[in-house]
Amino acid sequence: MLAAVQKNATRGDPRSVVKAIDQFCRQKEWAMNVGDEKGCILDSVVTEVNPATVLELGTYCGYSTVRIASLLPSNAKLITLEFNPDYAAIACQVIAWAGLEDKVQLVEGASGDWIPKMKEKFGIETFDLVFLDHWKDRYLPDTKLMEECGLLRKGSILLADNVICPGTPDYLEYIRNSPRYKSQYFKSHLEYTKVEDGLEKSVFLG
Ligand SMILES: Cn1ncc2cc([C@H](O)c3cccc(CNC(=O)c4cc(-c5ccc(F)cc5)cc(O)c4O)c3)ccc21
Ligand SMILES: [Mg+2]
Repeated sequence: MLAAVQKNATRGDPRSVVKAIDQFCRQKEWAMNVGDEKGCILDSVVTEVNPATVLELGTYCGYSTVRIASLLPSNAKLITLEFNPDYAAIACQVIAWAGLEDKVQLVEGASGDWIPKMKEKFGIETFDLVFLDHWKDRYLPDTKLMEECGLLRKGSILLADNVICPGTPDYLEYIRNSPRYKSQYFKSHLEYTKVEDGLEKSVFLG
């Protein structure tokens, strides 16, 4: 995938990096990027929220990191957590090829360890937008952890990938029934396939 980016994408052009990855995943080898269809929904949410602070849980190869960072205002900050060093190494190069390293802080480590340190380590008060795309059984515990650490404010947006496939049943049940969130489901398809999947957008009500 990285070779395809370096071969087919233009340095400093995030859209060409996204296109190169999508082409590679359609033509050569499927990979678990959010993909072009759900990616358009992600883009519209990022544009609507226009966040100053973003947390991404699960960098993988940096595809969604590039999509989000390319839409951020100049002073905005995106922190993305990746616990797998091999994925982190690839993502770092993909983000650099897109020319977005100044907007992105790629942190190697597990969400459960780093969420409690966000304020002290990165001077973050609260996140305007959180994109959840890591282990599906971590969505719920990490959301509760972000609440406990005071990282969400009235109006913070959570956007969760894969709420249908592979699925995040405990997270969906919690977020859709909690009086502290207003949720909306965006029906789509699993990246590069015709299988149903979707994104759940939730507003924290405080
Ligand atoms: C704790 N912590 N903190 C940071 C952090 C970062 C990671 C890694 O980035 C990582 C590694 C492996 C798996 C994931 C989750 N993603 C998925 O499992 C997924 C699956 C599919 C799918 C769907 C259908 C299939 F048939 C097969 C795979 C489609 C998708 O879009 C996915 O996101 C994330 C992990 C834990 C982490
Ligand atoms: Mg995903």
